[in-house]
Amino acid sequence: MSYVIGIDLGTSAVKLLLFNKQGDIAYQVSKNYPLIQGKNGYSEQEPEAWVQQTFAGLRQLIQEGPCSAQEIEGISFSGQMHGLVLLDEQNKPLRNAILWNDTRTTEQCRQIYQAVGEERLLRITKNPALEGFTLPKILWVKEHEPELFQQAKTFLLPKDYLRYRMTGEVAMDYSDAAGTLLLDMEKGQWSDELCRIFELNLALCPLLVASYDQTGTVMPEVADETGLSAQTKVFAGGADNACGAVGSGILADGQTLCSIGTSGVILSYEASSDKDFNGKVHYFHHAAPDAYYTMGVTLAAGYSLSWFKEVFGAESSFEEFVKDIETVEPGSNGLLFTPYIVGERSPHADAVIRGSFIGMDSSHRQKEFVHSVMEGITFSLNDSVEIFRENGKNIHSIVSTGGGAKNEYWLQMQANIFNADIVKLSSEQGPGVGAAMLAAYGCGWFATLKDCADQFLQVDRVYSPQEEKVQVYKELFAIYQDVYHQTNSLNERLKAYRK
Ligand SMILES: Nc1ncnc2c1ncn2[C@@H]1O[C@H](COP(=O)(O)OP(=O)(O)O)[C@@H](O)[C@H]1O
Ligand SMILES: O=C(CO)[C@@H](O)[C@H](O)COP(=O)(O)O
Repeated sequence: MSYVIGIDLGTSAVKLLLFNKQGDIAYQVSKNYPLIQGKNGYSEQEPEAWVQQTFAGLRQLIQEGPCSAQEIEGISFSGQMHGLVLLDEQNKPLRNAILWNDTRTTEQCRQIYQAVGEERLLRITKNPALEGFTLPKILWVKEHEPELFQQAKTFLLPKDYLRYRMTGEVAMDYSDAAGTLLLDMEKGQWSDELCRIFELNLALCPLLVASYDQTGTVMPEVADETGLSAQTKVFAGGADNACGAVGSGILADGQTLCSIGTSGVILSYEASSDKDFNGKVHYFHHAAPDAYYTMGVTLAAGYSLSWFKEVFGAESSFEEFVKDIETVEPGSNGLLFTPYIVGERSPHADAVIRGSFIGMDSSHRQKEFVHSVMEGITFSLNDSVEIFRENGKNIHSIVSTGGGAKNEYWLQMQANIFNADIVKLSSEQGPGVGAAMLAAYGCGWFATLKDCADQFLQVDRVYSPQEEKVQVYKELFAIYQDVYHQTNSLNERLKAYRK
C-alpha cells in the first residue's frame, strides 16, 4: 500500500495527516506550540518549536500508524502565511519568527506607500501594504535590529523553514511568496523594483518553485530522528489558505471557501491575476497550476473564541464550553461582539481597532457571550462575503473548514448569516488535506488535482439557510457594521494605555 503525508503548520499547532491512495485518512496527530506575545501587537514563534513538534508528530505517526516508513511515498506542507524567518549564512534563524498576526509594522507600511505609491504597489503585487505581510516585517528588522539584519542571507516563510530542515533545500512556493508583498504577481518573479527601492539584496529572496514541485527527499539524519525513510519524496506545498482551497476542492471559477482557524478567511477561486478588486481583498497565487484566489481575512476568528475560552473557561473542553449556545436566539439577547481583538484586516485594515461587547446586560450568562462571539466572528467574515457579492460574484454555496467547522451549530449559523448553503466535508482539516493532495499529485497518483479531489473529498452534510433567521441576521449585520465606525476613534484614544 502507498501513503502520503500532509503537514499543516498552523498557528496553534502542527497537524499531520496520513492518507492512503483511496483518499482515506489512515492516521492523524497534532502537536501544539505557544505564541510569544512580548508586547501589545507582537506575535512571534520559535522556528525550532515547529521543527521539534513536527518531528515528534512524525515519530508518533511512524510508531503508531498503520504503515511502514517505506510505504510513505511523499510528504508536502501547508503553512501559516507571511511569517518572517530570517536565516544567516549557515541557514540558522537569526531571531524568532515574526508572524502574520503581528501588527508592529504600521510605520513600515506607511513607508512602503510613501516610497512606492499605492497604485504602483497594487500594480506590482496586487495587494495593499498590510502589517501582517512579510515585506513590512523585513523593513522593521532592518530598521530596529540593523546588526542582526546585516547577517541575514535569506528569508523563508514558516513551512519553507520546516521543509528546509527536512530536506536541506531552500525554496519557497508561489502561493506563499505571493503573501510577502515582494512578488511581482503578473511576472511570477521577485520584484527587482521593490528590492531596489528598499535596498534589499535580491539574493535575500529564495528560489521560487511550484507547490507540487519536488524539493528533495528526507535527509538521512531526519530519517533517523523521525523513523521516516530517506527515499520519501518531499514536495514544496503551499500557503495554508491555498492548500485549504485545494483540500476543499476550490479548483474552478465560482467556488467559495470559508475557513475558521486562528484567523478566518472567505476565499474565492480566480482563473487569472488581472481582475481588479482595488486592494479590498487579498489576491494571491493558488497552489493549483495556473490559478489564483482572492480572499478577505478576519485576523482573530477562531482566536476570538479560544481567547474568550482561555480567559473565562480555561478548565472546560471546547465542546463543553460551547454546548449551551443552542438555546440562544439570533442576536444573543441583545449582545453584540466585534472580533477585533488583535486589530483587523478585511474590510478595515486597522491595527489600532480593538474588540467590543455592545449591549451587556445583567441577564447575560456565559452562553450569550459565547453565542455573540461566534456571531461576531461570522459577521466579520460576512463583510468579506459582501465585498465579493458587490463585485459581482454569485455566492450560493460555501465549503466551510477549519477548527470552527467542528461545531454543527456554528455551521448552521454560517448558513443563516451568509445566506448560502454551507457544505461540510468529511474532514474539516482543509489545509492538511490540500498538502497531502499536493504530495499525491506530485507523486503522480493522479493526472490532475481535480481527479485527486474527486477521490479524496467527500461531502458530509449541507446546511441550508433558515429564512426567518436570515432576515433577523440581515438586521443585526447592519448594526454590527456600525460598531466599527462608532468605536474606532475611542480605540485611537485608548491606544496610549496599552502595554
Ligand atoms: N469544538 C470546537 N467548536 C468550535 N470551534 C472550535 C472547536 N475546536 C476548536 N475550535 C476553533 O478552532 C480554532 C483552531 O482551528 P485550526 O483550524 O486548528 O487553527 P490553526 O490552523 O490556525 O492552528 C480554535 O481557535 C477554536 O476557536
Ligand atoms: O494571514 C493569513 C492569511 O493572509 C492567515 O490566514 C495565516 O495564514 C494564518 O492561518 P491560520 O493559522 O489561521 O490557519
